[in-house]
Formats: sequence, structure tokens, C-alpha cells
Amino acid sequence: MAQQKLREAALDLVVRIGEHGGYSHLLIDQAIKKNQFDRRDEALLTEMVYGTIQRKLTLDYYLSHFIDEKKKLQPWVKWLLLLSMYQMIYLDKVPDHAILNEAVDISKKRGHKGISSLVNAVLRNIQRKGLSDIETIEEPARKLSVLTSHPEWLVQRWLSFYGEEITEKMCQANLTHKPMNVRIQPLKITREEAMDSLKLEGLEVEASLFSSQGIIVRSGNVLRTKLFQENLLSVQDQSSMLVGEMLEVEPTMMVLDACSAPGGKTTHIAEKMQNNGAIHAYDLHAKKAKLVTTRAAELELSIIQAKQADSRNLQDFHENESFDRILLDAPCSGLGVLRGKPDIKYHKREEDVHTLATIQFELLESVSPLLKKDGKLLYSTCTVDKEENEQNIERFLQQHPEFEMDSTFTSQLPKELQESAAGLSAYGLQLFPYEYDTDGFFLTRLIRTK
Ligand SMILES: C[S@@+](CC[C@H](N)C(=O)[O-])C[C@H]1O[C@@H](n2cnc3c(N)ncnc32)[C@H](O)[C@@H]1O
Repeated sequence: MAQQKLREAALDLVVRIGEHGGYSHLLIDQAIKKNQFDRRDEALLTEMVYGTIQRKLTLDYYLSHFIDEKKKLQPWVKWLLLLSMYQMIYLDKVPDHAILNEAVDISKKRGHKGISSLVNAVLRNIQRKGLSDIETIEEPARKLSVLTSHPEWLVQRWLSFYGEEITEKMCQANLTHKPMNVRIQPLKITREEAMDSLKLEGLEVEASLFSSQGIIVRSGNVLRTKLFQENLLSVQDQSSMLVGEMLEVEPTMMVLDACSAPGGKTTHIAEKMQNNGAIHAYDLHAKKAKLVTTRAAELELSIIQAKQADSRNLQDFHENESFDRILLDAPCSGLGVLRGKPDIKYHKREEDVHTLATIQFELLESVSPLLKKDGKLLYSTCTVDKEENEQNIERFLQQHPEFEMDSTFTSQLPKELQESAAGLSAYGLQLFPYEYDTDGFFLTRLIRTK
């Protein structure tokens, strides 16, 4: 019975996330709280949900050999089959007959006899006949697409930008688990104190090499810890912490954060400024701008003023050359965060990437006049795509002779990155998710020289 409750929760989650997207870790956490699952069930639920969504295209390929593709299945029936197949193929914790019986029970409860017979027949056939061999697919991009469950257009695009080796490693890495990272509030606690406290609560933690405020959580649920609940920690990927580190802020500066919600980087920057100076934070959506205000209050950071605005129009509110630093953490395709939000790869289209690259360029053009001479502009995205990253920067520099690449950028990166990051180029740093167990992330820093 308890196992059925767990699988029903897993089914609800894969249908919700797979069909409509969403913050997977938050939705999973809500389900865990609501159902009061214990630690073991919590781990199994997380694995089933992420795994099924992460491997959807591979599972679809296997399933297509057992069911007529023209047969229109209700979304929950399709997801129930994929969820069950994921467990049969990739998990050895539960015997196949138990997975099958539970799938049939759930389909009886939610559907009718016809559906449960179909679920039973498909899963039994898979068990009996085995899976078709993906290696027999001849076309390399199609094979990698099916093998690692990334849409073919994306594999083709990455192959053309980064070549076979990086693309393969990236696609494989996107199927693995990424550790959660947190950032301490340094005005209230030191990293050593925080790590000691987390260890006492049974977590396995490690110091981040990317930020003196960063902690990598190797095991345990940090969201349930005392420190997290007391707002001494913020969840933030190490790659994203690099932004706050590399913006080179100092107390008393005037800083613009043009795309700020939910405020992860804004609050980090305020911490780096020791809550002294001013940060003007904007976001296109009023509700999201409010999240920045709320988070700043929770962390007791008073220098952040968050407002709603389209940052392409900020010249209406600020004089040219008013800011010492500008952060443009641009809206992007999110192709660097597929480990945490695996549904993104199925919902994004190539046209979306072109549209986003245009918006990013417009944002760069419209915020850049607001920077003071000798001021610095940091551009970042959580995506792996040259059109949104290097090509945008190259084009901007060609059209704006008053800006240059900041020549001190590379030498200020953590040593490990300077020495071996595969994506370090003349236009900035592209982090790939397989390199340092981070999200795929791009950042670069420009300086206004005229
Ligand atoms: C990558 S997210 C920012 C994440 C944020 N910097 C953080 O670290 O928490 C990009 C944000 O840009 C906002 N955005 C999109 N278009 C915008 C525009 N034209 N002007 C201002 N904000 C925009 C989105 O609503 C989204 O919240």
C-alpha cells in the first residue's frame, strides 16, 4: 500500500512536470511533505521522477516497438508506462513483477479495464521480448539523441558548436544527478560554522572552489536543516555564485541588476558589498520583482530596491553613466540546467533560442549606456549555446567600440577554471555540466573604456 502511494505520487509528478514543466525539486519536495515519505522513499521518489523525465526520449523509443505510435494514449497512461519502464530498466531496487502489479493496480484505479489490460500487456511484452538495440541506429546525431534523450535538433546544434566529444560528454552528464549547492549569508555566519552545523545534522558537505561562500551538499536534504530555515543559507548553483564573485563589487558602489528575479545573484552581490551601497534590481514581471524584495528582507539586506520594469527601457528611469557595475543575467533557453530541470529539453524549440538571443542583444544594447566610464558589465546565462553567449558578445563588441573585454577577467577566475575549463574563449567562459559538477553556464565581463 505504501509502495502504491509512492508510485502514485511519482506518477502525478511526472505527468505534472512532463506535460507542463515546473521547478522539479520544489514539486518533489511538496509531495514528500504532503505524503510524509521517509528518507528512503524520498530518495526513491526523486530518482523515479527525475530518471523518467530525464530519459523520456529513450523510453519513448523502446515503447514505440511495443505500441502502435498512432494509438492515442491519455497522458497519464503514457507516463505510467514510461515510469514503470524506467524502473524495470534502470533500477534494480524493485523486482519487475512488483512494478508490473503496481502499474496495473494504479491503472485499474484511475482508468478502466481496457487501460489496465493494455498496461499489463505492454509491460509483460517488454519483459518477455526485451528492448530494441539503440546501437543499430545508424545516423550519429539520431543515435546520440535516443541514447541520451536529448531532442535531435539540440544534439545537431551542440555538435555544430562544440564537436562530438564535448556534446557526448554533455549529453551523458545531463543524465546524472547534480549535487545541490548553497551559499552562506556571510554577514551572519562563516562557512566553517555553517559546514560544522550541517555535518552535525547528518549532511555530507564540501567547500566550493568557486566561491568562498559556497558549500556543495553531497548528501542529505539541506532544505530541512535549521540553517536553511533560519535564512542563513540560500540555494544557488556554484556556477551562478561565480557571477557575484566576478562582478568585482565593493561597498558603496551603485549597481544595476537588470534581470534580477528571484534574486539569487542580487542578494549575493549585496552580501559581497557588505550591505553598503545601492543595488537597483529590475524584473519584467511585478510578481517576480516582489520575490527579490522578499528574499532581500529574509536575508536582511537593505540596499536592494527591486522594481518591475522592462530593462530595455531603463533609460527612462536612470541617467546614462550612473552605475559602477551592471549585471545582465539574461533570460535564456536554460539548456545548461537540464540536470535540475530535465523537462526543459522537451519544451524548448530552436526558434526559442533565436528569439531569446535577440532579446538578450536588445537588453545588452539598452543597459550598456547606463554604465560609467571604467565601469564593468557582467553578462551571464544558464545556457550552453553560442548564439546566446559568445556570438552575442562578439556582435555587441563589434558594434560598441566604447566597450572591450575586461582583460583581467580570466586571471581572476578560480585557478582550476583558468587551467582547464574547456569553454574558455576570447569572449568569456562557457562552463559545461560535465566539468565541475555545476550547471552549464556562461559568464563574461566587459569594461567601458570610453
Ligand atoms: C535568468 S533569470 C534571472 C535570475 C536571477 N538573476 C537570479 O540569479 O536569481 C532572468 C530573469 O529575467 C527576467 N526578464 C526577462 N525579460 C526581461 C526584460 N526585458 N526586462 C527585465 N527582466 C526581464 C525574467 O523574468 C527572469 O526572472
